[in-house]
Amino acid sequence: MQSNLAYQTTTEVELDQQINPERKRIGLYGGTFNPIHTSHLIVADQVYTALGLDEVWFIPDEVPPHVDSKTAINADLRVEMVEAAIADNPHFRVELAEVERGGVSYTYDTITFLKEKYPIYDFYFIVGADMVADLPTWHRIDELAKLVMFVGVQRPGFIVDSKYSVLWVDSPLLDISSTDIRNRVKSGLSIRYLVPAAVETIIKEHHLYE
Ligand SMILES: Nc1ncnc2c1ncn2[C@@H]1O[C@H](COP(=O)(O)OP(=O)(O)OP(=O)(O)O)[C@@H](O)[C@H]1O
Ligand SMILES: O=C(O)c1ccc[n+]([C@@H]2O[C@H](COP(=O)([O-])O)[C@@H](O)[C@H]2O)c1
Repeated sequence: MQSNLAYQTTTEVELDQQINPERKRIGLYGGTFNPIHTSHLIVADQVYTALGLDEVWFIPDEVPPHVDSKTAINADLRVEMVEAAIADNPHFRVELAEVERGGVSYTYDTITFLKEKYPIYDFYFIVGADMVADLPTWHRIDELAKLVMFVGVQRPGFIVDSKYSVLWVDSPLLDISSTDIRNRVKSGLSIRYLVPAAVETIIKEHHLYE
């Protein structure tokens, strides 16, 4: 799909309307992270900074809802790579709700769980433009859209338009994907700088994606 990025950036006015200064504001970044890559980290940091969030929590899924061609490796290894990737950032952490719950990782289930566990937090669910396009197919999407604010980030090749309310944050357009990284490893090509060095080490040590 050719990109046609008529994206909006978040304005201070829009943000002022969202913020309740009494509550901690948490970005939730769900993904398969198979493996986590540099774009994930840049997106998380751009959203963290643009929205002035308190923290960003990375949520590796157990079973991605739309499995299709994804060949997700064991969740333990994906979690290990996420932990290694974010170790140097005190504002980032891993949330294991989906891995611990098991089964298909529907975002609706995760958000209802987290809202119950942390009633005084406001959650912002970060999604790339491919996932924004996919939102109408999500499990209980109309209810989910009332529970959480979606934060959209542009992604090369995806038109960003949604009937759901999405707060768009500007982030550098980087055509990096886990699929491409898996393919590169398989073809013996370099993935240096596409993933953090610690993630590359784990991939090599465990002979992942070969
Ligand atoms: N380069 C990117 N720019 C913006 N958002 C991205 C980028 N890569 C991934 N995302 C977003 O990160 C979230 C988690 O993505 P995921 O773990 O599936 O990575 P992926 O690179 O899309 O993987 P795959 O290639 O296996 O589909 C999704 O919301 C996705 O849209
Ligand atoms: O809940 C759903 O129906 C749903 C459908 C597709 C994707 N998601 C979530 O969106 C996030 C990104 O998905 P993915 O497949 O790109 O890794 C991840 O947290 C998924 O659980 C959720």
